[in-house]
Amino acid sequence: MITLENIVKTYGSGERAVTALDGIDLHVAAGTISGVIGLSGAGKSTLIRCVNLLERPTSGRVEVDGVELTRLDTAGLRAARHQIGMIFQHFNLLDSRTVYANVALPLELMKMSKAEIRERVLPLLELTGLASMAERHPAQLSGGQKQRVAIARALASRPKVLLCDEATSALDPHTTTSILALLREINQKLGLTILLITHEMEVVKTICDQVSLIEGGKLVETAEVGRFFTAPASQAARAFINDYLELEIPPELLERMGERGDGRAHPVVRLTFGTESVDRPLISHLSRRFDIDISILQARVEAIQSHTLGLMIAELIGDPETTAEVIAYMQSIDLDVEVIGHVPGNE
Ligand SMILES: Nc1ncnc2c1ncn2[C@@H]1O[C@H](COP(=O)(O)OP(=O)(O)OP(=O)(O)O)[C@@H](O)[C@H]1O
Repeated sequence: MITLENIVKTYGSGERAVTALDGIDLHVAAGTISGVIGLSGAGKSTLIRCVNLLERPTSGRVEVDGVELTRLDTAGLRAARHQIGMIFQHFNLLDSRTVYANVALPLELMKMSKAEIRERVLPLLELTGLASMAERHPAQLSGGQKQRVAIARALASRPKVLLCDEATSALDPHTTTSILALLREINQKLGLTILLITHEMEVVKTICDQVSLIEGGKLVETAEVGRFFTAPASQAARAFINDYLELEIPPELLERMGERGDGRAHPVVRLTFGTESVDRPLISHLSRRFDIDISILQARVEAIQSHTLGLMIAELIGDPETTAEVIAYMQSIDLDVEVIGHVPGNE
């Protein structure tokens, strides 16, 4: 439904030129929800604004629903944009208009009759839970309600694609959850394709089918969300996920890790394991097989759509040869294992 091919976007020229996007290729399948995640300045806003040509790429090809937008003239682009709705972090509503009139605005611009507009707007207010608020003004609404108005307005022209530019970043966690649920509902009910950008892994985890990580204007990795979390292919994705899922190292352990080992120090490892390993009694298996003790210091299980991700910080209590063997074995069975320090042994 959305295809970006070798998109380059450079702001400014000469010595001041900034390359915000550097050869982006991305495909979003019809009816799916796709997220682009990255740190501040990575190029997310530029990327999403290139999809409807709010920002014109310096080079490359943008195709939405079979139409190559980058080849259209102004009139063609205006028409094609009816297929692409967009919502923003700060809602961008008109304060002087009521909720109803905000949602009606794009239809007025399309020169629809009042009756036709009414026929479109009322079901949208119903769908977005705003039916009782039609005559209110934006100033009388909460952030979540304002974003609902923006969603209803974006849907008014019956687009096939919805672009969401940090749509939940200004909202509290509870309201974020309800807006994400609404986006999922319209994705399913209307078959709408959604592309969103966010710096929040929680958003990706909750709603996306596919995720792409962007760094320094380049797409580092694109994957189905469960795979992204459980088997990231790139070092950058791994670091991003570790930051998000970071297990706190107990202060008492940090203190002990700071002490000098005596050659018999025990390794402390961070383990990450996917669905298959979560379901196995791994720790008791390792303990029996290698005759060592494993002290679990922190653990948590995350459900990510149909996948399960286990995280654990553990101390391997045994002699150096055996613990090295255990670590090698863990790696061989596809556990993600990282030695994060050593604590002095007691023997
Ligand atoms: N209009 C502009 N003129 C010049 N440089 C720009 C412009 N807009 C963005 N940039 C630069 O392009 C790069 C990417 O910016 P962009 O806003 O797309 O990143 P982002 O990932 O959305 O960041 P954030 O999450 O902070 O909004 C940055 O280095 C930024 O400074």
